[in-house]
Amino acid sequence: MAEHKVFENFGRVGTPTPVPQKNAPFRMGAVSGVGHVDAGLTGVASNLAALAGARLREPGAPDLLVGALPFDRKADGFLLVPETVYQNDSDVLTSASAVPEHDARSTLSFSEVPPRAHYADAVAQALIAITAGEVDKVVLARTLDVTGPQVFDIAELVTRLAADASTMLYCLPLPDPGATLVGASPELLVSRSGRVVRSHPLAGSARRRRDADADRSAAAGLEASAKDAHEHALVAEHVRDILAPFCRKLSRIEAPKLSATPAMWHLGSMIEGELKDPDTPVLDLTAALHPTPAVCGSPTNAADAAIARLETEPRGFYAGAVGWTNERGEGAWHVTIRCAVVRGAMARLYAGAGIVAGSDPMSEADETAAKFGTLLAAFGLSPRLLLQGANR
Ligand SMILES: C=C(O[C@@H]1C=C(C(=O)O)C=C[C@H]1O)C(=O)O
Repeated sequence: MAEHKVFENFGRVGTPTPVPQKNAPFRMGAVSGVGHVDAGLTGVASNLAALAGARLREPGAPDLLVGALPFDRKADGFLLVPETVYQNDSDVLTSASAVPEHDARSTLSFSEVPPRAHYADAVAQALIAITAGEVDKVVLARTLDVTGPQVFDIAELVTRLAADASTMLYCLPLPDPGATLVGASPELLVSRSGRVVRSHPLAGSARRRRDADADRSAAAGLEASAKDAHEHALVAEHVRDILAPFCRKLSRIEAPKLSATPAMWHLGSMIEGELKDPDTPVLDLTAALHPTPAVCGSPTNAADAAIARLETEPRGFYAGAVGWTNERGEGAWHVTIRCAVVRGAMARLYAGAGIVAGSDPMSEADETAAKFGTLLAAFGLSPRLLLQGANR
């Protein structure tokens, strides 16, 4: 398999490079390759489908485009033109087990932005807005800055993240020079294959435990929680409502099912439909769905305003969408979560949690700490690093 060829060069992405980043390696689930950001392929989500369609129909066009959309619907996303694409049968790199475990605590420094107490204050503010009836759900995020002694080895991060087959691994250069987006998303925003459209929204979370009994009871607690059921229903119903006008058949919302990554338990709903128009571009569906209440809140505009008021750090590409599309407008786009933006020896990790009536500020701070765990582990740090005392 030609896969390893790309990865031999992968480490170079982390090295600060001059503008623009040409010929940068990317990875999107089972698809990897080398590509470049084409100036003609940037724009807001609702315009990208037409741009992608036109580009993919040009003579000599690539089979697919990969790209990312930011959280902000008014900000530009981009598509990458692959020069080389490798398609793998599996999302798991064969070399995944070759990277040794290591403890990087002594060599890396990290800083929570904002610190957990400030984040808990923002959650308390969101709860006031919820009680006042201004909004039903707000997803509040925070960041964790990790600094290393030398430029981070992106290939190593990717290889560690790839060990988890339950998530969609992604790694691609951002338009911001020298910045690479890397992550492992458990959440399918939307995929289209022929007439079939699927979405697997997640909302409602509990941290995985090392002890098997404690882990099972964390999962059982999540399944039994009325607060989490409500938090989940807001997302699943939103996704179904948005997809309904596009579909001639659409599955009903049933009780959510448990879904797991090594770091987290989630409630998930598989929503599947048949499109009225079999040519609906996946990017049109992505533009219609983004942002769901899984990363923004409900109602969308009120939640957006609360986020702008209560979060201190720009989200950039975090909580956006990342994926691919082909000439037929098929493809798959995942929610850009469990990710970091890496620039040389610095990485910014992102995590958020859905706030609804009944949320507790300290538990939500813990939930974001646990969600950092996916990337922390890839950096060789304990996923429990940021948890307080007894919660570790
Ligand atoms: C916002 C994030 O995750 C989202 C929020 C969840 C929740 O609040 O329970 C669960 C899964 C994701 O939809 C994140 O990981 O940063």
